[in-house]
Amino acid sequence: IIPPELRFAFLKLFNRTFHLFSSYCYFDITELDGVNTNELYNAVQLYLSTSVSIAGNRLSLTRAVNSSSITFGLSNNDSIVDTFNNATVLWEHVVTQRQTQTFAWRPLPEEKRGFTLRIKKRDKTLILNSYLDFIAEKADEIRRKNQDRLLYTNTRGGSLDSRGHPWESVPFKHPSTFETLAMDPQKKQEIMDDLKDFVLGQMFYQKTGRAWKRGYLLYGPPGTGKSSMIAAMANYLGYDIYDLELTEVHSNSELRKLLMKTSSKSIIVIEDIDCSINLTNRNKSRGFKTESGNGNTITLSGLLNFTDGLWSCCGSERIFIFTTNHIEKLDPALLRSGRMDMHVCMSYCDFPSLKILLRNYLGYEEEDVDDDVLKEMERVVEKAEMTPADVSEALIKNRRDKEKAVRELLVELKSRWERNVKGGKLRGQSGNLRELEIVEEEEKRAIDSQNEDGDDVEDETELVDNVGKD
Ligand SMILES: Nc1ncnc2c1ncn2[C@@H]1O[C@H](COP(=O)(O)OP(=O)(O)OP(=O)(O)O)[C@@H](O)[C@H]1O
Ligand SMILES: [Mg+2]
Repeated sequence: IIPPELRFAFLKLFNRTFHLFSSYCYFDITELDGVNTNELYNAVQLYLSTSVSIAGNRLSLTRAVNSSSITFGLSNNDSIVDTFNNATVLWEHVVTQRQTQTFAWRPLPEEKRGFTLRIKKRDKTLILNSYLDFIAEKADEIRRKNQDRLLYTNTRGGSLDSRGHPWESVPFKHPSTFETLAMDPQKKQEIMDDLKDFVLGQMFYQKTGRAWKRGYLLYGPPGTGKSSMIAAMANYLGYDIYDLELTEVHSNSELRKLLMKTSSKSIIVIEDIDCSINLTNRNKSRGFKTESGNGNTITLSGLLNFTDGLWSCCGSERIFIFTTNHIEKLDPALLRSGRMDMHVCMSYCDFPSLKILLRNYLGYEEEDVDDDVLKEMERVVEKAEMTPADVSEALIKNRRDKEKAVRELLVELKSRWERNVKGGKLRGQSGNLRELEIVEEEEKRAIDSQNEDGDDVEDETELVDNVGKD
C-alpha cells in the first residue's frame, strides 16, 4: 500500500513529465476563485450547455430562479469536444472532494468543481483569447434568452432602494410577439429588419462614430397596439424594458441618474410623451423658472440630452421608444431627423391586420372564413376605423362560437363604416361620389331585406338613425 502523500507526489511528477512532452496545454477554470465565484466558470457552464444538450448522454439539468427554461450541463468528470476557428478543444468537468477544511470566513462547498480546457499548444496563441471572449458573449446571450426579462419602473419618485438603485423591477412576461401583432406585414417586416440590423450593427456604429442606440417613435390612436409593439420588440430581442414615468422625475439631473443606472441591451420607454412633459414651451421653461427655483422641473432640452447627448452613450445597445397619441402636439425638435430614427404609425385595423386577429383569436386562416364575408370585410374595414383593440374585444366576446364572432364583427364593421362614410356625407367632407352611392345602395338593400326579415337589420337602421341625430 502506497501512502496517499506519496501517491499524490508521484502523480504530480507523472503529470509534469507528461505535460512536458505532450502537445497540449491545459487551463483550469475553477468554480471558486478564493471565495468569490468565478464568472468565467459560470460562463463556460452556460456556453457548454448548448452544445452538450445535443452531444452528451449523461447530463446534469438545472433551472435558475425565475427562469422558464432548463439548462443542460456536463455531469461530473465528463468531457466534451468543441471546435472554434477550426481548432479542436476538449472541455472536462472536474469534480473532486474537498480536503478537510481549514479555517475559512465562509464555509466552502464540499466539492471542488472546475473545468479543464485542453488546447493544442500550437493553437493556443491563435485562439485562447478570442475563444474566451466568444464564450463570455455567448453565455450572455443564453442568459438573456433563458431568464425572463425584467420590467423596470421608477415609480418610487426619486428615492433609492437599499442597494442604491432608482429602478424597481418585476419579471416581464408579456405574451405579445411580432407574430401576434396585427399590422401591415410589410411594415412589420421592416421594423423587424431594422431591429436585427441594429443588434448586429456594432461594427457599423463603431465605424461611423455613432452611439450604438436607436430611437423609435410610435404614434396613433389609443388601442392600436403601441404598447403591444414595445412588448413584441422586447421579446424579439430579449431586452429588458425600462418604463420611464416622467411625471415622477423632478429634475434633469435626476433623469440623468436614472439613465446611468440602466443596463446595456435594454429598451427605454416613455409612454404618452405629450402628456408627461410640457414639451411645447421649450424656450419659456428655459427662460424663467416657473418652479420654486431649485430646478424642480424637466425640460425638453433635458429630455433631449437624455436621449441624444453624451450621457446617452454610457452603456450601449440601447433602444429609446416614445409613444404618443398626438404626434401633431410634439415639438419639432423631437421629430427632426436623427432624433427618433424611425417613426411608426400605428393605425386603425386594416385588412391584413384583421386577418391576423382572426387567426389569433379564432384560429381562422383565410380559407376558413366564407368568401363573401371576407370580401365584405375587406371592403369596409378601413373606413370603419375600428382599432385592433376594438376588434379583439369583439372577437373575445364570442370566442366560443366562432361563426357568431365573425358575423357580429362584420355587423359592427359595417355599421361603423356606414356611420363614418355617411357622417362624411352629412358634414359634406368626403366628396367621394362613388362611396355615397355605395351608402345609398346599402340603405336600399337594408330596407329591402327588412321587408324580408324584420329582426336582422333592426340594429343597422337604428344606427343610421342615430347618426342622423348626431
Ligand atoms: N396591433 C395589435 N395587434 C394585436 N393586438 C392588439 C393590437 N392593438 C391592440 N391590440 C390589443 O388591444 C390591447 C390594447 O392595445 P395596446 O395597449 O397595445 O394599445 P396602445 O396603442 O398602447 O394604446 P394607448 O395609446 O391607449 O396606450 C392589447 O392588449 C391587445 O390585446
Ligand atoms: Mg399603450
